[in-house]
Amino acid sequence: MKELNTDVAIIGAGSAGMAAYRAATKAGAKALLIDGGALGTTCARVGCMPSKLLIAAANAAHAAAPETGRLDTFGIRLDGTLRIDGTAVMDRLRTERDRFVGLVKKEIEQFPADALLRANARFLAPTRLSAGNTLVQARAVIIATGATPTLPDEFAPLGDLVATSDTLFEWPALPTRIAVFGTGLIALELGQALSRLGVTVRMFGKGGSLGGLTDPAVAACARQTLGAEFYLDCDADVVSIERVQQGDAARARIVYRTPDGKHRDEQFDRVLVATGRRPQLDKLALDASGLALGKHGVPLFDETRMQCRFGKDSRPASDGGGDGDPAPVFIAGDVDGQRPWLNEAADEGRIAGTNAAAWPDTTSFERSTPLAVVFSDPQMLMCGARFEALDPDTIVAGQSSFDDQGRARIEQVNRGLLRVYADKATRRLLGAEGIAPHAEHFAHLLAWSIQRGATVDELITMPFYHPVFEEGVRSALRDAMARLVETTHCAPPSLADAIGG
Ligand SMILES: Cc1cc2nc3c(=O)[nH]c(=O)nc-3n(C[C@H](O)[C@H](O)[C@H](O)COP(=O)(O)OP(=O)(O)OC[C@H]3O[C@@H](n4cnc5c(N)ncnc54)[C@H](O)[C@@H]3O)c2cc1C
Ligand SMILES: NC(=O)c1ccc[n+]([C@@H]2O[C@H](COP(=O)([O-])OP(=O)(O)OC[C@H]3O[C@@H](n4cnc5c(N)ncnc54)[C@H](O)[C@@H]3O)[C@@H](O)[C@H]2O)c1
Repeated sequence: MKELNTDVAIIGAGSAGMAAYRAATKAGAKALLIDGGALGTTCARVGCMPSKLLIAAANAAHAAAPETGRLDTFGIRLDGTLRIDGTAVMDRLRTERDRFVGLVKKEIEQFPADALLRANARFLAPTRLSAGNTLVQARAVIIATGATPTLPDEFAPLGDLVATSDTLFEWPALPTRIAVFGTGLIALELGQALSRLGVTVRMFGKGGSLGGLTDPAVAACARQTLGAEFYLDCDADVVSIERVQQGDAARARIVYRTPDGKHRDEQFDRVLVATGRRPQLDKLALDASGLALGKHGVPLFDETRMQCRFGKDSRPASDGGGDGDPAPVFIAGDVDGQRPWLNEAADEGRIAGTNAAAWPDTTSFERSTPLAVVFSDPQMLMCGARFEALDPDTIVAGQSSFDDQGRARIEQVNRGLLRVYADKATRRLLGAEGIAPHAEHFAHLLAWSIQRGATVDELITMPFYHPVFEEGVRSALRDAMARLVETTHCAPPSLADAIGG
């Protein structure tokens, strides 16, 4: 066995691990990245980038498709037929995806040769790891092993008909009919894109949720808007799932009942399972780390330091354990199960890397306002506090519909609903949820405003150009202001009052 000594050992060379490496070395520490899987990050290989490439192709097809009537509306006639070449779509996706992956790999290649160990790591002790034929002794360890798609047992009989986001982007061409399980971010983004690329899509959810939205009014609008485009049942009654053979071809046979009680028996050439992602902890032998573990075996940690702690004793946290001293072990990215977005993986990596290098003198960092965008069309946004986490008695919800919003109507994308939540006592904006055209842009304005602690009165006096989608934000703020006046009997400052009225 080879033996290596380092200041900071980072398990996982994904977006979080690489950010941790940069932060630790910047702070003067010697750092070692350990990764036994494919390099290039989930984001570039099988996540953010290939999914957005598929969506870009889908939206191009949707804009031109005769059945949507979009071009016709503008008086533009497309003579002849529109043909989607699925092989070309997937080839272009992979070419661009490989370019992004190549850029990440190039960055890793620029790290010193001895900075990367290609093996899976497991704990022997809190700061002692086994990785292939190497023993690694570190002053501090960072867990950055990401998450992996869940594959519930009910799909096992389908064998190779099943795809997850880890395998879909390798398809040589597009399927004809697909059943999508899940109504979360991945299902919605990929399912809608496939539908727009001419694939017949049936989407089956469980429990009624949609895209992570927690505001019932926004979720209802999203269900209606997306459900007009493809079959969408957020709480599906699936009777059976089986693999059947038709000549040379295997198919997935799915029997289900529609919300209005109709019995359907259909066959599909592919099934996409997008039923969630779970932290990758199984190969880590966490028992040997002595860390306090919480839900699903994820180490308990302090969100502002990304630092784990030792278990007080061997009992699980739910049983009174897990209250021990801070450990020289840090965690970052999807593996912690908290904020599964790329920007957060990078932020958490930076915090973990900085603190691991400085251990035991760790610093508490302020976290940014949560911000999530679903790249459906219309896009969905969730900023700051989720509606479900707010006390309805202490907030007002201002809303604006995009069904008749000026710019949205000009562009013929006038669908959606935005709801903003303001605190009655402080008049501060606390959160927002919505489904609206180009929401990715004003999602940022809203998240930045929440992070700055802005009040509704301050925001409404900000400049809003005309005609822009952001005017929909002003309408929601105006509505919130009117509700604040109504419920608190407290008039806003004069300029805000004039605009709000
Ligand atoms: C389809 C899809 C679309 C997405 N779209 C978006 C989006 O549009 N916007 C957005 O913000 N986020 C998006 N995300 C989420 C985003 O991709 C993740 O939040 C981010 O990639 C997480 O980075 P990470 O470093 O935690 O994990 P990863 O990049 O997965 O890195 C983990 C690394 O750990 C390694 N590893 C695992 N176990 C071990 C072990 N025992 N020893 C050594 N190495 C190990 C793995 O090989 C891997 O390289 C998407 C995700 C998916 C799946
Ligand atoms: N735009 C983005 O930022 C983006 C895009 C894609 C993915 N991601 C990240 O990846 C993470 C994982 O995405 P995801 O969509 O896999 O998970 P998710 O947790 O968002 O959604 C999973 C969905 O599957 C449903 N479900 C569970 N079991 C089921 C079953 N047996 N049958 C049918 N439905 C079932 C759940 O009710 C839920 O709606 C997200 O949390 C997200 O942060 C981000």
